[in-house]
Amino acid sequence: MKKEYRIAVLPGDGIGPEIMQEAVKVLTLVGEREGVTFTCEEGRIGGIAIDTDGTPLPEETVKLAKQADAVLLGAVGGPKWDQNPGHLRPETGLLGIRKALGLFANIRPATMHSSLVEASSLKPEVVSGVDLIVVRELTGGIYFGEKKRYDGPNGEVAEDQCIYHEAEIERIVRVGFDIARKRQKRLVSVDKANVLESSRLWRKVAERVAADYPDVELSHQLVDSCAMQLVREPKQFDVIVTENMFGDILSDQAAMLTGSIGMLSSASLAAGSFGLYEPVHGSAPDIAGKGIANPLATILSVAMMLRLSLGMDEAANAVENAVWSVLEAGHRTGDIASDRSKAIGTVEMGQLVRDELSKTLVQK
Ligand SMILES: NC(=O)c1ccc[n+]([C@@H]2O[C@H](COP(=O)([O-])OP(=O)(O)OC[C@H]3O[C@@H](n4cnc5c(N)ncnc54)[C@H](O)[C@@H]3O)[C@@H](O)[C@H]2O)c1
Ligand SMILES: CC(C)[C@H](C(=O)O)[C@@H](O)C(=O)O
Ligand SMILES: [Mg+2]
Repeated sequence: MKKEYRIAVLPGDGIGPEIMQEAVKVLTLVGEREGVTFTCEEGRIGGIAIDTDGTPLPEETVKLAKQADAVLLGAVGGPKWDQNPGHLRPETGLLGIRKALGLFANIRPATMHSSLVEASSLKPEVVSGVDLIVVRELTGGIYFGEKKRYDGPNGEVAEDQCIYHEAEIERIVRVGFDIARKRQKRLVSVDKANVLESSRLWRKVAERVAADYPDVELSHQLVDSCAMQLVREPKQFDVIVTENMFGDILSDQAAMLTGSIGMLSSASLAAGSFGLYEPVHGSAPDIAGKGIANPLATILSVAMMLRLSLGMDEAANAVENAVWSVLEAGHRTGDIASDRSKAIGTVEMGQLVRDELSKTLVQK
């Protein structure tokens, strides 16, 4: 294990800086206890970068990220930039950094923790025990196809092209199989093969790759049916692998099964161990600046970073266990509280996690 790591920290917009502050404090504590130096260097992305640098993804930020061992990102976006043209939207910065860093594999776990069963909008018997992972293709498909706007005979026309190459499908499907192999060995590949040509290719490639994983059971679901099954019987799922836009939608849906989108972390991985770690949720403009955002998704993203990019499994487990202990003790931010009058704020939640972590992570 190295003793020094460079972490690019990109807080972004809205609640981004608030939640990132708590996540970095957790990382600093881990460093102190483990005898590891994390050099956190801040960069701009999203709306803040549009305002300061005139672009949602300054070159400098890409350079910073490329030189780092891993990247932590808060969230981007907000109403201030919603009317901007495409190239000047905060979200374009996020898509740009995913592409620039080759982050093709987006891993979004949705685990129902027993103490949060009551925070879900679904019945306890439906959601208790849910433990699934959405593996989303992140650098292809309709997100990155050619976009056009022009005048046609019946008014304006808009086009978004959806292209998938066999190799792009194969590498993400393999990630899905590899993850499933270490879990319940059940992989559901989600597509819309009854309508889309790109989905028919997707299904064909998934079938071919399956031959290399005889120990993993592969099944296919159409995306509309999968959306329905996720609400009807979420426990049937172990690992879901799917293309970019379906994965975007299904991962928000999976997030809500577990109570709040404020709880879900994610990893976006390139080939090798490099990755960008961010909460699944967005910049939550409705609660930004109020100090009430749930920092746990970002703190859990730090745990994913420690495990997947830095090989610090023990520290990752300690951070996750600290989060579960705080929840078991009954502490809640507003988004997961059944009694909102007792909800605590972002900074208090971060402090409680660090207090808990201090008890378990021994000084090395
Ligand atoms: N990865 C990202 O940076 C990312 C992801 C999704 C959306 N966005 C952007 O964020 C902006 C807002 O999008 P949206 O409203 O659709 O989604 P959102 O995830 O920001 O918010 C949806 C709802 O969940 C709540 N919420 C989200 N995170 C929370 C947290 N940590 N604690 C408590 N409550 C939380 C919000 O208050 C809101 O009511 C848009 O500009 C969108 O493009 C960015
Ligand atoms: C903000 C947006 C571009 C982004 C996406 O669609 O990928 C977000 O929704 C996500 O899930 O990370
Ligand atoms: Mg999304």
